[in-house]
Amino acid sequence: MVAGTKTKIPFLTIETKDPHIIIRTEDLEIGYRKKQHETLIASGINIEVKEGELLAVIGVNGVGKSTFLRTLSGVQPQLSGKIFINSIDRNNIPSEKLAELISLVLTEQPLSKNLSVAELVALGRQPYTNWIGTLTPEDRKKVKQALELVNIQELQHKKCYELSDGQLQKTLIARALAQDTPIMILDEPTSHLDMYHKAQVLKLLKQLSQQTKKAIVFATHEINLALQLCDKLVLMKKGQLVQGSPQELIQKGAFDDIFPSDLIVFDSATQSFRIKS
Ligand SMILES: Nc1ncnc2c1ncn2[C@@H]1O[C@H](COP(=O)(O)OP(=O)(O)OP(=O)(O)O)[C@@H](O)[C@H]1O
Repeated sequence: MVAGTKTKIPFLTIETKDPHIIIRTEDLEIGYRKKQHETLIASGINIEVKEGELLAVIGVNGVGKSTFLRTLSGVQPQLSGKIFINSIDRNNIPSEKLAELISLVLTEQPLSKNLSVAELVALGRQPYTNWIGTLTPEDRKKVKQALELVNIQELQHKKCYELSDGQLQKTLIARALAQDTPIMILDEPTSHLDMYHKAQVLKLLKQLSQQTKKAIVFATHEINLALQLCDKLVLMKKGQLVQGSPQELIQKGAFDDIFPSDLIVFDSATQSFRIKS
């Protein structure tokens, strides 16, 4: 069910959606199509994300989190259904315009580690620069702001091959920030990080969603952290997708059957997963 009001005029129904909803899906079906063969990963996906919301997509390995994020961001087509960005059907948004609306941070993206941190972050300005990538004063300001927001100014002259995984992750987030889009989508931004740096990166995403009013959607296996930090979660289970606030999902018992219960159980008292004794 989508929030909004319906005004009935004879022969015409005008639906006024909440203007703060920035991403909305309608009966979305995701998966892969190869020649005549279709592999359905999930269907009946109806979600909405508002400005300033931090939303985590969680679920077991192989359930379809990356497929979902790639479909939302336009990297791969949906099988059917609709995706609306700012109430516009995403399929009607030209790719150069989409780059001004959605920035994407993927796990294994090819990147030249020979670039300095500042140069990599400046690549985020590509949708706005000319074909040789000349930066205007405005572009330079956005790059500086992105470095400051992520607090990596002191790394800006380092080469990317000199960075730790956590520093590289922050640099990629800064590049997405320099892109200056209302939506940021990240696939497993905390993979390879230790517990402290996982918490640090997710806390950074939380701060950014609040400070910049961006809608931030990310896939993660850090369910305990996501429960503490996110406004909303999308829980993907085989053939089923549930969206809600952490409290709503806990009350529904949505976490009770994510994993086989022989090893790990969800403890609603501490609102976290623990090893079964
Ligand atoms: N290019 C592809 N063509 C066909 N099937 C694919 C393709 N890429 C992924 N899949 C399949 O889609 C399903 C979902 O994969 P996906 O990578 O979206 O899961 P995930 O939830 O992100 O997994 P993980 O947590 O392990 O990263 C898997 O069964 C996978 O084998």
